[in-house]
Amino acid sequence: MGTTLFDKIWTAHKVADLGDGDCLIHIDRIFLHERTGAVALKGLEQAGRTVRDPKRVFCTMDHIVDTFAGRSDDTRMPGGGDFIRATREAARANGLTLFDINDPRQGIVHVISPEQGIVLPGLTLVCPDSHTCTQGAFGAMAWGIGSTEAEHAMATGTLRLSKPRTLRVRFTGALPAGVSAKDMALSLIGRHSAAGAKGMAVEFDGTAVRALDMAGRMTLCNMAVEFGAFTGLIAPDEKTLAFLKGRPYAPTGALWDRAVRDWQALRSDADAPFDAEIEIDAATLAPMVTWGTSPEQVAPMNTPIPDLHGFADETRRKAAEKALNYMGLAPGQSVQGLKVDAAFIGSCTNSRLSDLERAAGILKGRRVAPGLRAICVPGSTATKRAAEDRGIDRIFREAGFEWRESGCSMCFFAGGESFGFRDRVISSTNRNFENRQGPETRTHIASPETVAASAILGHIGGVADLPRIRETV
Ligand SMILES: CC(C)[C@H](C(=O)O)[C@@H](O)C(=O)O
Ligand code: SF4
Repeated sequence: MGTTLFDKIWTAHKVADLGDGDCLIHIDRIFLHERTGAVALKGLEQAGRTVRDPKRVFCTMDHIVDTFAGRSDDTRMPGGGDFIRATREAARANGLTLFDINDPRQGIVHVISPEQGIVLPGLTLVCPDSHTCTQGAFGAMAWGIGSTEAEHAMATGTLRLSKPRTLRVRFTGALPAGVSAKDMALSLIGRHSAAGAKGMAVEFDGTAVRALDMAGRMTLCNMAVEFGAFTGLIAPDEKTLAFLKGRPYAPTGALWDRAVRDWQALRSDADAPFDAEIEIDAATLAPMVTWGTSPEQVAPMNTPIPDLHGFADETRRKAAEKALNYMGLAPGQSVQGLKVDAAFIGSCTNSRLSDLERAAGILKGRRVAPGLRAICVPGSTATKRAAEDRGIDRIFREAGFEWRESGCSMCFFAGGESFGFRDRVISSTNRNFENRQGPETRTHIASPETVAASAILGHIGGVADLPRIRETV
């Protein structure tokens, strides 16, 4: 019987069987950010432990750091500077690699790790951050841990884990035009719930997944944790290799050739048994927008919010009722056409170059609706520079978007930046729970394409709703 991709990586990293189904797993790379990393580094110091192998540990400033030009250690978050300084000092004291505020390699951890070639196929990578699963897009076993586990991983180079069950999600066929990876993830979560893959390792496969660029694959794996999964992953292929080749931390020369040979085995065997399988025809998908306070409370943009009687499950019905109340919406209403106060393109889900390019393609020659606050925060400083080299910043600015420095920013409220009270926001992010983007903010999650189109319209809508631009420039 064959072996799954996940099992292959697991077995290669198994140090010991600890009984009760638990294993000790070798950890290849550890990434930290100033929010939770500062806590882990402090804990390590207080326990009098040291970092076993400092060259495997990388740190960035993304969560708390401001995203305004001329930013410094002191941020809008009260006490935020302490996290930044603590991370910097501990990184220096322990000899860790730090991508500091003004470093051209700085950015959101899950964006810069691939950019730097730190995540590689077949590796184990952890970070005290739930969206670490994003990096599984490279055929790695990458998952989010707590600060205490990060401490343990730094001190010992291992972690205790119980083996997750496996789920294969196959997207067959091809996506219709204007539908992207975010819509795939939201459709999956909408159909199978936010707990649909609870604790499982989800392998994404199928022609529509193979057709995605690496940014799209990262968007899909990013949302695995919103599907309840332990992690998500995609077998490496030519696109993965082309992306990684020549990246600063990727192997070079003969080591690269050897690595490529090893990576060729990193795929699930044809007869590999999965604990569960899901198949979705990509051709049936449409642009999705959430109407509630969980990514599972979602529907194709042009369909009405479901009738509460349609929920067979009592808990789900109550949750939907509460969410609609919070969102100021009612069953049967359409999200399409809802007036929005703000639009946000950014986050580790959708802030990479191709995300920005697709949004810019929609914004070009147009202006955001009067009074609407529109913000774009590139996922990394390198992404920002690459976008600027291509004139993408100009398109965003001319359309009326703020063009910011990179970081988590308006994805969540903890960096001290927020939208206004009860603002309705169309957002390319991954979470929409109560108060996520500010006080009682009403977040509608969608693809960058939908965010861009809605920003222009002033209400939720798609590219098809936009008036044609008369003169082409
Ligand atoms: C602050 C951090 C621990 C958190 C996470 O783990 O995901 C954040 O990144 C988020 O998206 O809510
Ligand atoms: S961009 Fe948002 S989801 Fe991603 S790591 Fe930052 S806060 Fe978390």
